[in-house]
Amino acid sequence: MLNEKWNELADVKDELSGRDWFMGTSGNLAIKVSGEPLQFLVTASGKDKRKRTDEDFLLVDEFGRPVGETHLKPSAETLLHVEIYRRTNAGCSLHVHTIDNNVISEIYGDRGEVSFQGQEIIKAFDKWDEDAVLKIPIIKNFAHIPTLAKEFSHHIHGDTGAVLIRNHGITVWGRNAFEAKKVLEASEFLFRYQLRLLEHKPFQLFKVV
Ligand SMILES: CSCCC(=O)C(=O)COP(=O)(O)O
Ligand SMILES: [Zn+2]
Repeated sequence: MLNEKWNELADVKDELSGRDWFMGTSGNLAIKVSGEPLQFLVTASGKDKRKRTDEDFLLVDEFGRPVGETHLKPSAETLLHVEIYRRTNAGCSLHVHTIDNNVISEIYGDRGEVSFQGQEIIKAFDKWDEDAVLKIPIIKNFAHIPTLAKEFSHHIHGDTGAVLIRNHGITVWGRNAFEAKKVLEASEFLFRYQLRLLEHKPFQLFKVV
């Protein structure tokens, strides 16, 4: 089981790396291994996530503490993943910094959310109605990780979701790795689309969905 989950997460890491979503050692990934007791694999802190090594992940418990002896340090943002697994049935959570998600978070940060409507790809978030609206919350980037995790936890409402951290990055989760990756890719599609649209229709910025 552990091996299987390790390889699944390593494959996701390779894919996201292929998109160049781990600039400057940024980003962290996690996959649930067991629910009771809660244990999940999380990326080791400060590594170049573009490389595939035997020390990419370590197992942590419900408090984000390493399970067993290890010289590896869990991701500095492990507590955000802890909040997701404690509150939902999510099986995988992903965090990446991209230029697009950072710029969107800054443009819409004062509103506390960015909304999308009339976009086919919001079906990736299980929104199928023609007039459905997707709202992605934007939270302040508290340097104190327990505070950031607490604020983040207020926006965890289901087994699938996405939260932007202002001028920092996005954290998404899903029932499994496939779903988490789908939500991440769809979010980044929407951010890129919105930025491209604003280049051509700057007044769009003042339209509130
Ligand atoms: C250089 S990125 C700053 C830390 C961060 O935001 C991040 O996503 C990576 O931290 P980690 O401890 O998970 O490597
Ligand atoms: Zn980060």
